[in-house]
Amino acid sequence: MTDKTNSVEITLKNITKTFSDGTLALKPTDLTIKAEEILVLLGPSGCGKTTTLRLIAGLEFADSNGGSINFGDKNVTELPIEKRKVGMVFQSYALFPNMNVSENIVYGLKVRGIDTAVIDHKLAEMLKMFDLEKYAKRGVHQLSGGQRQRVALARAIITEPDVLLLDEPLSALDALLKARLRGDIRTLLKSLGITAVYVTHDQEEAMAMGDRIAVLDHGEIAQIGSAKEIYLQPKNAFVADFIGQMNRFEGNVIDAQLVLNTGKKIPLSSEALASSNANETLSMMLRPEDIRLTKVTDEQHALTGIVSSSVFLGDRTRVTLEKVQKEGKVIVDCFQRIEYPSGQIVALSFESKHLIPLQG
Ligand SMILES: Nc1ncnc2c1ncn2[C@@H]1O[C@H](COP(=O)(O)OP(=O)(O)OP(=O)(O)O)[C@@H](O)[C@H]1O
Repeated sequence: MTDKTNSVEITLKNITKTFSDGTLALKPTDLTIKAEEILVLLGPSGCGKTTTLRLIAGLEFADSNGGSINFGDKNVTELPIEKRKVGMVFQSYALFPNMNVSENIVYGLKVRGIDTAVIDHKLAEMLKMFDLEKYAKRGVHQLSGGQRQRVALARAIITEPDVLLLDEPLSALDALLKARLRGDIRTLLKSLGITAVYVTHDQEEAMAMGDRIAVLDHGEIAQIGSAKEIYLQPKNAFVADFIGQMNRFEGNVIDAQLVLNTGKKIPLSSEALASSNANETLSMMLRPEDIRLTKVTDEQHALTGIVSSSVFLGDRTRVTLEKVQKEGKVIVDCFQRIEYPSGQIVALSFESKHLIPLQG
């Protein structure tokens, strides 16, 4: 069990899901989850994360339009969950309340009629791996949320599934425990080499957990890539806004600069210029942490704004500016402990390479 499992690649080809009431929960989707990869499905409520996970689990079946789901070479499209080797962990721990910790963990092996000696050996391994030895005989109602979730993980992993599917497993826990457990889960999955699909709507969790992240929007994958790719090169405004805070500047390209509707100008990088035409309206995005605030020395030409609020967040101060453009606000994260009183006029500076051209 402590050895690497026989992990598989999961392939979805042209998979679509329409529910009986006509809801199109998943538009035709191609998706490959590599063997041993942790893929995170991220997106707002109702975008189709759980549906995708349930299709992979075999708890839901895709529309019969010729699409297929494969685990390695095996076509599992029409196989129910008990015939796919999947382990599942949910947000609500779904433990059996009338069984103690050990009984919960071994349940999946018992129903398969596995030999008692083998079960005992594997149970001991699981209790150790999940630091649950002290609680082996405890009722699950006598456990904390974090302990219950460890039992749920042990119960899913003991059956040595090909694939582990996790649906918001940490969302019921407090922030500190969440951060610790997600690190533990990632380390565990990597040491087992198990292919995993992890659903969350929490972008920080997605970035910490996933080898790659698939951002879903209204039943389709808006972008798939590493945390860095999704954060630094978002394909569209939806992805940019969903992952972190994003500022948007709109204007016309004149003399290699973006001229905002306030007349203020932003110099453009040669890359941005290459992807735009003169006099064309262009949208550029910029992350709050890529902007620095400085004193105004040349008000006429500088890109300036007026501080409307400033919130101390410990590691940074989040400053909101108005009047940079005619409409909308600009958010700036400042890492120096400088006070920015409301009403103060400040200049914005940044490197043009940090501007992200908005496509679509
Ligand atoms: N059994 C069902 N019958 C009809 N529509 C459904 C059913 N299950 C889900 N849906 C719809 O399918 C869409 C996708 O739902 P899904 O549960 O996959 O979203 P989600 O991204 O997991 O959302 P959440 O983060 O809120 O769990 C939603 O519009 C939802 O209302």
